[in-house]
Amino acid sequence: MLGRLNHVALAVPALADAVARYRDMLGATVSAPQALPEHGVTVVFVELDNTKIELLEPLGEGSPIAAFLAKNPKGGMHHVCYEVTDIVAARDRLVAAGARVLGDGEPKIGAHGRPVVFIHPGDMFGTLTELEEV
Ligand SMILES: CC[C@@H](C(=O)O)C(=O)SCCNC(=O)CCNC(=O)[C@H](O)C(C)(C)COP(=O)(O)OP(=O)(O)OC[C@H]1O[C@@H](n2cnc3c(N)ncnc32)[C@H](O)[C@@H]1OP(=O)(O)O
Ligand SMILES: [Co+2]
Repeated sequence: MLGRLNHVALAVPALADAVARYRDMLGATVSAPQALPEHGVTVVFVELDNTKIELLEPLGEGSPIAAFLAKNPKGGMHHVCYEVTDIVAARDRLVAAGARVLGDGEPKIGAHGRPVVFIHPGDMFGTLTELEEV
């Protein structure tokens, strides 16, 4: 059921500062910022050979990462994202096992234009876990 690690997401208080650090200090290739109001974040992707780092900044009122940053004002590791070939089947297996799928439980289009769901960290041993259908 699980494929590649699609990305590891880091919530940051100021995206521009984080982009400068990764691009200028580490020479990384960083995508242009994408404002995603439906997700309440602005994101960039740091391209690595074997996966991506997603840098997240809150966007708008009620951003789902606002509380996280309030608790972790310097930022921190926010979630991991695994690739799956059938997101509905994966979701249904997790729900059948009692895991909470966040939001209304239906896949939403994520930053890569593909369907994603999030599993509550409390049901994934403390790590907020995103699945992306590829
Ligand atoms: C860019 C688009 C997309 C992509 O394509 O990649 C994205 O990645 S969008 C990323 C932003 N969107 C989301 O994170 C959506 C899912 N997240 C949520 O719904 C919420 O963040 C949450 C997980 C329900 C937490 O919301 P919060 O307001 O913090 O609620 P609580 O305070 O009640 O937290 C409950 C519980 O969970 C702990 N927590 C919160 N965030 C995390 C986290 N990132 N990792 C681990 N644990 C987390 C929080 O500390 C609480 O713990 P307890 O106090 O022990 O209950
Ligand atoms: Co993500």
